Amino acid sequence: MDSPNALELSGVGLMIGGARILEDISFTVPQGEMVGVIGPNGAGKTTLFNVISGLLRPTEGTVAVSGNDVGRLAVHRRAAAGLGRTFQTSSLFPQLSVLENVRLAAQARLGGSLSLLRFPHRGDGATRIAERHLEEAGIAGKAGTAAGGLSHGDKRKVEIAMLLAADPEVILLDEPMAGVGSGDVPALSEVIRRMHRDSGRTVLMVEHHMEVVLGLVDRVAVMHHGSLLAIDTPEAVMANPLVQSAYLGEPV
Ligand SMILES: Nc1ncnc2c1ncn2[C@@H]1O[C@H](COP(=O)(O)OP(=O)(O)OP(=O)(O)O)[C@@H](O)[C@H]1O
Repeated sequence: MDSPNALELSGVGLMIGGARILEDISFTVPQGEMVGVIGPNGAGKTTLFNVISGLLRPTEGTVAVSGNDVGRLAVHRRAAAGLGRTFQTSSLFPQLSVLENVRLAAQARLGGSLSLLRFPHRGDGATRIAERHLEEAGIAGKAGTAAGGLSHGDKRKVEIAMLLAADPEVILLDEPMAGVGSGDVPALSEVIRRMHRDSGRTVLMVEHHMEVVLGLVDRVAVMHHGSLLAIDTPEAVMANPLVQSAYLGEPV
């Protein structure tokens, strides 16, 4: 039998206070694919991410990870089911070092006590996992730096290392370039490309920076007025007249 898709949305809809926010969204993402989610302001991209990651429950339809319906699970249960996400704003502990932040994610995965934080030199499994993923995210050189003092670009690298340490099947990146200086965008794009290629994980990424999306992803999902307008290769999506008219007046 074929293995199930890493992510499968079927007829997903969301009503909030009588307003329709998402309408009949269906798409599948095979294991290992990277999909970019784009769309004009207010199209529903963030809401869609919130529904997939469990911050919001869909009022219609199903969300499945590796064939298991997670649509009614709370956020922490979805993490256990293999979903990991970053947020537009940083979720790091600013006073802790880069290594300690990533170590916490590794400890959560291993199910160990957070009190290990008081003994950072024990060479424990969590530290080894954290060091490996800091290397993969290109931020190992700043392992001892307090996370609060990092640039936006470096914070995003730490968050990617934390995601890898948590070992999710499906990674949701919510506007990874938000707030990142233009000079840091190419290096962060490269970290995301490498993370996807080397880990073989499935990645869904909302991103306004069109060049980044088109240069990184296998397919692009275009949202418009809460619906899925198209999902196709970057070339096909950019040539799609429906997409062009949705973006009319918006810089593409
Ligand atoms: N809790 C809510 N209650 C009412 N309306 C909401 C709520 N959350 C989102 N919306 C509306 O749903 C629509 C989609 O919002 P969403 O933030 O998902 O869009 P987006 O594509 O992420 O936009 P942007 O690119 O500006 O971040 C918007 O019209 C927004 O005002």
